[in-house]
Amino acid sequence: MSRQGSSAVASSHQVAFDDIRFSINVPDTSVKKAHPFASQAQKEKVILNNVSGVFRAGHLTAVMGASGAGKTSLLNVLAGQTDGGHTSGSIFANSSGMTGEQMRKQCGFVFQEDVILPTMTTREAIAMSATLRLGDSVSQQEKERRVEEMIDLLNLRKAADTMIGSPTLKGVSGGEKKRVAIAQEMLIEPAILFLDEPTSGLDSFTAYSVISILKDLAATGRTIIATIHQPSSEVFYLFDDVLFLAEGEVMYQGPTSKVVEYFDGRGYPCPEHFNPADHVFMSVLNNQEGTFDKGKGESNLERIKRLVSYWRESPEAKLIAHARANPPQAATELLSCKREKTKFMTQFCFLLGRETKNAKRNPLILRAKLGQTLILSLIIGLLYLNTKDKTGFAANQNRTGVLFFLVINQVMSSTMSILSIFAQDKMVFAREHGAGYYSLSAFFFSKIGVELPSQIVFPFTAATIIYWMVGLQASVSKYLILCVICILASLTGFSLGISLASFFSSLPVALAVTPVLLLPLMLFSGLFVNSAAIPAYFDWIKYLSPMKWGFEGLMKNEYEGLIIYDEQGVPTPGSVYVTQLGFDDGLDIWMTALIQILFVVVLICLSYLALYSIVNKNQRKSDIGPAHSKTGHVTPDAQEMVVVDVRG
Ligand SMILES: Nc1ncnc2c1ncn2[C@@H]1O[C@H](COP(=O)(O)OP(=O)(O)OP(=O)(O)O)[C@@H](O)[C@H]1O
Repeated sequence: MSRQGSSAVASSHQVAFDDIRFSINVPDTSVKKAHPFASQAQKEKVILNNVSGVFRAGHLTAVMGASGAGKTSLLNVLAGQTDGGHTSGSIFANSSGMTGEQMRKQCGFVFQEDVILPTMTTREAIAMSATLRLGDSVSQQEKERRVEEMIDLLNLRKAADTMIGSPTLKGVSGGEKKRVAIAQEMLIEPAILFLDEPTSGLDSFTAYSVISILKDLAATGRTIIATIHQPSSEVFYLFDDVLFLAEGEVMYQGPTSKVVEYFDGRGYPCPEHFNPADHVFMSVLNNQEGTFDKGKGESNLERIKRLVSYWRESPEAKLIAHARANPPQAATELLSCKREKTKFMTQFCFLLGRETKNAKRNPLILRAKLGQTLILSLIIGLLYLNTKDKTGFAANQNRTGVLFFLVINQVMSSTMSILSIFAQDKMVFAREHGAGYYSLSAFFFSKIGVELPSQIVFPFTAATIIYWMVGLQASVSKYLILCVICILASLTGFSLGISLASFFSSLPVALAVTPVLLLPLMLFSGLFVNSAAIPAYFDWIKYLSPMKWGFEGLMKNEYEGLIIYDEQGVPTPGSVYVTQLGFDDGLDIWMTALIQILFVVVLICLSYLALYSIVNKNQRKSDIGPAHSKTGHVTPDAQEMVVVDVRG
């Protein structure tokens, strides 16, 4: 696909929207709370007010307006990306009435803030879009060819093998990252593409080149809509059409070439050699509170209201209304986009490979875990060195202490480390799942698959070092059982961490809640309070402590068959000591291990359900209902739509 010769779309689509209203509830600070704990009264804040317009097929349209005018909100509503709030109005693709969800599934959307895994290279990020969104029926060779085409089209060849990067990992420039995000969307060849500030943070030349690419793309029949701030006049005139928003209402929509003439007719002539975009921003859209237009004797808000009502009555607005009412001939055709779901195994294998690469390219995390395991194990080994050769109360205390530490350390460290990793991965998941890359199950099970080896290797290493340095019973079978229990303790911590990261949307909240949850569970694990002597009203808590089951298993494993001696050299069977500690529930070691496994399974299921409910909520995020088509029919569900091959 050459830059000029991008494949034409089989059916181009005009996007029309009628009476779009979007509002949110915000705290009403003018109403005083009855008491400090009373909930704050809410009021409705209208962000978009009866916005109607048309984005013509095969045209590049700019949505412009002062900061806070509602540009992003309009794009989000039209593309079905709103999160919360109340939305009403109608959206049409040609004559087909569309729901927000149908728009989300069928349109491309480039967000203002791109979320791309920092360790992927430019080529890999674009290839991800090809592998996971072009369907299994497209050959690997074809997908690779399309990726290389995109790299050339967006002028990314120089950065093709550079990592995307993050604030802590050197990577591609801001402009290159933006172009990667555009390439990912262009690869699925959507008939309609929304871009939220594609030029923000770019120098004027790069901004010009990005918009030129979009212009070429629109020329192939696509409908491209981008919000933009302060374009240079060169960039401004690359747009075919412009929609000016002011205070959530339309002030002008039409060809860019007519903007100067339109505002001239309203008493705002553009000075010679002045950038028309700057002129409209400075003299027309300026909504700064308190400033006053002395020449016309009105405030900025009054001027905006006046120009908005002029627009409603203007002949230009009537032309737009006519275009809305008379969609192009391809009226009954449904949206076409090459996005097609891939099989679970394709997604799972891709994500497994990507996560493995991610771990290799980010070796600091693995090294830190290894260092932590080795250093801590050596310290504990030295602290309890050769306990097996000692007798009396102190030896017994040490033996119990080291077993308790083994369990607590595995549960705590696994919980804390996966909690922050998973909470960050969730952000990338939310964006990629929303864009149709993969399913929740593929993400979830690949994540578990990738983390599993470290949940086995590290506890095994720690258990091995500590067991043989401390001495314990020095039996191979007991050593192996101890390793299994430590691995299970690590897995319970891992599943607990994933659950907390899934339940709480904010990482700081999850981090604050974790100790509040873990400390009581530790308290009831059998060392600090005798399990048989817990007051009845708290007794149930011990059954919920994964640490208790791990500790009980380790104690039974170590003390069964062991004779311990007190200070006077009086022997006591170890099993009696274990019973005295309150572990007299009649369960054998394997039963305690089984309960640990049960914890893992239940926590993993709960995490999955928590993520599932978030995903479901996101899928219902736009409440724009199904609009009746201009031919009188309601559009069928997006899932039932035929995916049309739009390659030239
Ligand atoms: N979820 C929300 N909660 C509270 N206020 C919101 C929310 N979404 C939007 N707003 C408010 O709605 C108004 C319009 O926001 P929007 O992001 O659409 O404006 P914008 O024109 O894109 O602004 P900018 O150019 O600064 O990005 C702003 O005043 C914003 O604070």
